[in-house]
Amino acid sequence: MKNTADITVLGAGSYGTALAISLASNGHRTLLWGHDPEHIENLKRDRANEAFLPGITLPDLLIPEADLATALAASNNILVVVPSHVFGMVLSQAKPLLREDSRIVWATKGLEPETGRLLQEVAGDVLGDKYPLAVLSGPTFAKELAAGMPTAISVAGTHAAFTQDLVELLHSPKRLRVYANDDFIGLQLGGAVKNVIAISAGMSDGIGFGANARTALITRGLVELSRLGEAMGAKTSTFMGMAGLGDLVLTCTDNQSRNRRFGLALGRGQGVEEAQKEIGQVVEGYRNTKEVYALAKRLGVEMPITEQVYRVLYEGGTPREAAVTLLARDIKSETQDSE
Ligand SMILES: NC(=O)C1=CN([C@@H]2O[C@H](COP(=O)(O)OP(=O)(O)OC[C@H]3O[C@@H](n4cnc5c(N)ncnc54)[C@H](OP(=O)(O)O)[C@@H]3O)[C@@H](O)[C@H]2O)C=CC1
Ligand SMILES: O=C(CO)COP(=O)(O)O
Repeated sequence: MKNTADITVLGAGSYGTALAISLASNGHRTLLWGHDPEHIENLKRDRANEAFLPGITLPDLLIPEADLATALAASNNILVVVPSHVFGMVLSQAKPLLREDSRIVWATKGLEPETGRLLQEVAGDVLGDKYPLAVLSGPTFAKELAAGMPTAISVAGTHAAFTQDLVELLHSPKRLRVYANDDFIGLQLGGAVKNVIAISAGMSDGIGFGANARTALITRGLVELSRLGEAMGAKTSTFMGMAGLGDLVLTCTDNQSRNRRFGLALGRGQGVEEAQKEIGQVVEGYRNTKEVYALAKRLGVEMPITEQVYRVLYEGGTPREAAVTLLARDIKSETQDSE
């Protein structure tokens, strides 16, 4: 049938398109909705998303769609892949058009700007509690995923049956390994906090520090994430998986990460605005830093790296001052939880 699909993806940027390519390559009819009709026309014409993933052909089962009502009527499985600052808005737009049997999953990594709420709270607030919810999180650069290179990811949600269906839709024995997880909060937190730590690793490399400093930031970043997770009710073991250590290592070490590149630019002396402009795609960590920092303060969780990234982004501190402050902190035991 022309207007039915196994899954609909909302958000036709780099990651929404990459996930849609992966799903369609698995043999699933996949609608890809984007808010800009001209961009969707280009996708249809070129059978590629040249603006975000140049040179990668869209599989036949991927159908670009500019009309939100058509996209949401086509499937009960809705995968949201828009930046966190428009997540609530897109859900509000979708709400009156959703099918009764809709199930909502997102791959957005971040917290709600201004409130610092987890996206599960935003979704619950906008949609109520009648739809199953889930999240995808883990080390997955869009370009590699779209090119069919091997990737692994985790999924967790409110309903085990939905989580399992998502594993089956996404899993590909050739290129994508999908792990079910039962820590909905942990997967969301991992995706938000790694953005901040990737900026710190970028700043360190941008200054000219080496592998030792970068590795220390990843390791202590993991400690910060675990502390915040504990305070929020997540499982510490989650952070040893794809959505914690996995995504931290990926985005702190590889220049495909926009958060890391943003940090690199700052470390080399560029200004915040100029660095963001140059990247030209969403840098989730810019807003996330503010929200993670506020959340940590509210919960009384010690997150010194996050605090220093915050000082650079919002209080005029320099990356060098941030590094000096971190290094000069009081001597403590590695396993000590707070000072
Ligand atoms: N890229 C990656 O490798 C990965 C990204 N993610 C996460 O996925 C999310 C999306 O990121 P990504 O795709 O990379 O970002 P991009 O910057 O590549 O694309 C964002 C897309 O969202 C669209 N958009 C912006 N505002 C709206 C809106 N109001 N309604 C509908 N669409 C809108 C943009 O359209 P326009 O261009 O017209 O503004 C653009 O198509 C982020 O939370 C990111 O952290 C997670 C894992 C990997
Ligand atoms: O989340 C990502 C990979 O897992 C993408 O990271 P960036 O948003 O830093 O590019």
